[in-house]
Amino acid sequence: MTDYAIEARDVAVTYADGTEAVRDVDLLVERGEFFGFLGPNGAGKTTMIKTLVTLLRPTAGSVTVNGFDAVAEPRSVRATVGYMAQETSVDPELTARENLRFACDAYGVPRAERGDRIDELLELVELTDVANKVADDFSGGMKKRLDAATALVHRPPLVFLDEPTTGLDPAARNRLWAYFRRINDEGTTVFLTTQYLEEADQLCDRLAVIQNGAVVADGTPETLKRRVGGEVLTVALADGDESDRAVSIAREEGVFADGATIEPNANGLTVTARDARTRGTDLLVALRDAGIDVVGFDVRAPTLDDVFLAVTDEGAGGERASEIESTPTSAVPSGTVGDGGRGSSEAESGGEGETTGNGGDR
Ligand SMILES: Nc1ncnc2c1ncn2[C@@H]1O[C@H](COP(=O)(O)OP(=O)(O)OP(=O)(O)O)[C@@H](O)[C@H]1O
Repeated sequence: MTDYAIEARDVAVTYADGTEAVRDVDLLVERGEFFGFLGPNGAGKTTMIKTLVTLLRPTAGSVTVNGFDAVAEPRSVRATVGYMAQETSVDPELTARENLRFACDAYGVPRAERGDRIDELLELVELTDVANKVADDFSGGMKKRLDAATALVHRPPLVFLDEPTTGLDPAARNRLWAYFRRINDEGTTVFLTTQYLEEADQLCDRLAVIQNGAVVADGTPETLKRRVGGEVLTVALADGDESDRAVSIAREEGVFADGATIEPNANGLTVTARDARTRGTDLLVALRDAGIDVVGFDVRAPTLDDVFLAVTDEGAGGERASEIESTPTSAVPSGTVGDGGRGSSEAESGGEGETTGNGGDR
């Protein structure tokens, strides 16, 4: 048996209107890994997830999930994955327990196992006390926890989480992180997309960054941060309008070693350089000599935000990676992945996500 939970090679997905959402994507995710898939809005993350869970058919390339070919054996893929979509699959008129019972039906969990399985999941996501309350009364965080539990009823070895914590407050987010960590510790492979780079940093063993449908970087969070090339010096000026002049001075004085990137920011400038820490004071002196007032400076190790800015267009004056807002891209409920799941999948209904080539949607 292959060691990979996900093996995607040269995958392209082109929608019927000609939009090339994903191209030449190679993804190898090992069993047991916590894998992060990052990218700006519209980069192709949801398209890729939908392809991996067989809701969309690739236009080109091959996709193997849990050892099953996604095009030839979609039912086997669906039976062995859980999918927490961006949109909630919780039925507000049902209680938490009833929602889980419904999901057990959809995923064909044997009747004899359902009671224990549901109790165990309610406990995992700390909803035991409200098990018999209707979900309509739940907070956003509680609904997300119920969504997460719903995706796990059939104990899939691989779970897809599409921006699972968007819109939650930090406490609710932390709680979900704890569940995701726990299921991963227990052996479940996790494929996560997120707009929160800190989330990816905290949780993921390995990451890929996608931009305009193509993977532009991948590796462990640490490797990617090292790739940024040094430390990050931020200088705040009394007058933000002096930023461009300060940048010219930093570049022309040759303060930093070759390979440094020196860019203006809203209040001053940002330098990423191997010698940002040791040569930072030289820059401050040069700025003072030029009559530019410095009101603050800070040197820090790179974060995934810096990686994201370095490898995507977001660095060229776009919105900051950690502030990217997500735009829901479809109305596919989470429960559609299991065979006989609630509602029909896009793939089966030939709905919103029509693709070209390979016969389009099933
Ligand atoms: N059904 C569709 N038909 C045509 N184009 C689509 C369809 N769904 C998505 N797209 C386009 O495909 C590209 C990738 O979209 P996708 O939703 O996969 O990106 P994403 O990275 O998940 O974005 P977000 O973070 O906003 O969810 C975008 O240009 C999008 O407009």
